Amino acid sequence: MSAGTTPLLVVEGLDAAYGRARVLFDVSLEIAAGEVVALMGRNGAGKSTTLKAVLGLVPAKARRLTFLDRSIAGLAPHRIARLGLGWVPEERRIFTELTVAENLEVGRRPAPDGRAPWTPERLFALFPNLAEMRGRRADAMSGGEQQMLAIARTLMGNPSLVLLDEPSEGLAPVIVEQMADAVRAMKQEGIAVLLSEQTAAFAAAVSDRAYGLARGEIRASGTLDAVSAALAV
Ligand SMILES: Nc1ncnc2c1ncn2[C@@H]1O[C@H](COP(=O)(O)OP(=O)(O)OP(=O)(O)O)[C@@H](O)[C@H]1O
Repeated sequence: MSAGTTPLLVVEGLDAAYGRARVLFDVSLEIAAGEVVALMGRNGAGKSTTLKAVLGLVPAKARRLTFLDRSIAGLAPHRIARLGLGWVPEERRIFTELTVAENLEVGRRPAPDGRAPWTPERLFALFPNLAEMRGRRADAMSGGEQQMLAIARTLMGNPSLVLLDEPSEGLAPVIVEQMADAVRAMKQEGIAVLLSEQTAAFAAAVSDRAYGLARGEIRASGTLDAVSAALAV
């Protein structure tokens, strides 16, 4: 993080477990306003668990867990979301029997900090392919289109930080390119993004810097190149 920037999210000494299996060990990271940061790691490294632990969705303990200088440890997930922390899970969780426009309405929340709230029209300008299918049911969309919709719906909640779990996974190259455009557009709008990724190509195309996770521990941080090199060892 560059000097003088206020951290949005501070995670210090985060441990998490599923039952008796410990999965995260002393994970620390920080995200500043407007930054795009990649959380790199192989399958099973603990990326999804890190995001879920921040959101209070898995049992976890941290020395410090703050969002906008406020402790979010132990807060209910919906209250964390209302503070402006958005999440796009790996499995997307859109309502398949609702249309694009209806899915966006379901995600609508007031902007917490007086910013101009997202509207479907603003989002359709950002995601032109969604504009063309606003009346289509989500179950008639491709995986990539559903992923775009999941992001757009999260933005309707007016987050200042979005946790994006493996946004490029399983998408065709042309859709991955659109996904990269979407992340860059979020950054341009001043939204910070923490994205988990297994592959360096997508992360390198959109991220300012990275953390490298292996077996539940942060092994490296810094540039994408440095983190990719450290993880390959
Ligand atoms: N619900 C669960 N119950 C038990 N163990 C789990 C559960 N979810 C994940 N794990 C285990 O926790 C470890 C970290 O998983 P996690 O999903 O966080 O990894 P990841 O880096 O996000 O990888 P992936 O690319 O598979 O999502 C793995 O060993 C996984 O098997």
